[in-house]
Amino acid sequence: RKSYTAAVYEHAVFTLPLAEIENKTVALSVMKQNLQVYETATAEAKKKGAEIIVFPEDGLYGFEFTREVFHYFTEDIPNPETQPGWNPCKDQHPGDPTNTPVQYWLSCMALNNSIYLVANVGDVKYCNVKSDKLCPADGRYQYNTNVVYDPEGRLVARYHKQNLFMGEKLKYNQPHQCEYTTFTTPFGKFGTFTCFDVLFREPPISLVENYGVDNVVFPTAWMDVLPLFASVEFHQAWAMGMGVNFLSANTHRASLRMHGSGIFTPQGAVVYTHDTTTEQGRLLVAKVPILKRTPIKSTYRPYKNMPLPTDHEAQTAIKFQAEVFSDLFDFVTLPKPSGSLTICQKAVCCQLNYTFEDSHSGGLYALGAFDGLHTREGQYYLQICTLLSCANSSTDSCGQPTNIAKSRFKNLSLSGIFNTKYIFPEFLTTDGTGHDLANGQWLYDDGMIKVNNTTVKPLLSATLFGRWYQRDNDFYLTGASARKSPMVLALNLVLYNVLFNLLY
Ligand SMILES: N[C@@H](CCCCNC(=O)CCCC[C@@H]1SC[C@@H]2NC(=O)N[C@@H]21)C(=O)O
Repeated sequence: RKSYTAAVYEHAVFTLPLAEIENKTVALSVMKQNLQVYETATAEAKKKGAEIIVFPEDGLYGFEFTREVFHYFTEDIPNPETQPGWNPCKDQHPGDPTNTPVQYWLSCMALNNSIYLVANVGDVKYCNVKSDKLCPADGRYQYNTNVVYDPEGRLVARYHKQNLFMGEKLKYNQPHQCEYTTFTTPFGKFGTFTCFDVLFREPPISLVENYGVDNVVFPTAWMDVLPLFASVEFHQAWAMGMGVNFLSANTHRASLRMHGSGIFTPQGAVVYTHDTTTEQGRLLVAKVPILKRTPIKSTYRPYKNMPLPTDHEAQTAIKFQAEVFSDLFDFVTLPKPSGSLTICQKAVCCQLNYTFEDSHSGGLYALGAFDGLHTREGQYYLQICTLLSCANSSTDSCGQPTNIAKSRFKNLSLSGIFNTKYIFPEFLTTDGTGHDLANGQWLYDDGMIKVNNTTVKPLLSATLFGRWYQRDNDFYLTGASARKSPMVLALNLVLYNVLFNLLY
């Protein structure tokens, strides 16, 4: 057997205003409405031959809640490791008040369609503030949770999100210990983690390297941030960088830039959606190769033979610094019609060889390097080489989010030297209407992004996105905040604490 069929559903969540969710009954009715959409999607996926379906993060209730209101959406879900074989569809009676109705519905959906089903739900664990020093003041741990049901309706996996994003810390708890959650199917070993987790080493990297996972199921509620953090480019890059299949289901809320789901393999996407214009859900179904476990190739490349710019380029290439998502990159502009450029920042050096397809077409492009601790919306150490289309003809605009790309390249190769082997290759083209991953038009080979024949659409960005995980806990002030005055930092800290106390 060489392949299996997978489905992901990008779901436009039905929600109610916070004030209307007054009790558990209202919360259940909200979830029931969303579950009805899940039911139709699951039946449709099964009809198309899917053996597994993935639903998005927060897909049953949305994310605009307080900790108290979120409690109404939670259920106490057993641990499948200590209570294997739990089958709510078979074991529970629908009218029983001790039920976990959401788990009942999900389990029946899996059983009735004979399919593996992955959903993101709320799990609650009650604790005693007197005997458990870590127990939150309200007496409960609330977790952002993935559950997996097998085709018999049994709960086979439960995962609590480790790396909570921004506002999530107000309503969810971080598990005391990172969980490594896997399940085995007739078509491969799977691991699961959630959204912001993908930026970090634990659990994602360990799941692949130490637990033998070669398929990932990934519920997410991901907001695009161009040019480096757009959903489909980032999730495809992770699949390619780690050499795994990656089934990503995003919540759909175009007004928040939350869109973009796909089924990605180590060779790139087999299917994906990036719908910025409607507020509708969408089912994706595709065949996925069953992978033979191969150790991840190291993409760490020692520094050697970096050619210096030619005289011509030295005259016309301009060096400058500009921010990309608050990180200060060193850039060099691309002279036309062709060239060979290098740019370095600290230990990272990036090299680009390129020829523009049409030297008369507009558009400023720049090659950028970054080596530092990112501190905006989370702290993680990045080592990056990127070729990007600037938002306009001013160098200040290079790195600002834009959907404008004006040039195609006849050929290009982008390589770099890094201190880490964890390099994720991103590639995005556009004709201005959406994100096109240009599969089949470029290659990631030997740590290098290569285009041999002109891409169909203009290039938005090509990036070697490196993560140097060991340095994530470096002192905070080495990142973007090092450039702010101590006064501004102190004020930020006070404001943050006041806000946090008010909300919590
Ligand atoms: N805004 C809400 C909802 C959060 C839901 C869960 N989302 C995540 O875990 C975030 C995913 C990471 C997004 C990437 S990483 C940095 C960048 N910033 C973005 O806005 N998008 C990208 C809440 O905070 O509770």
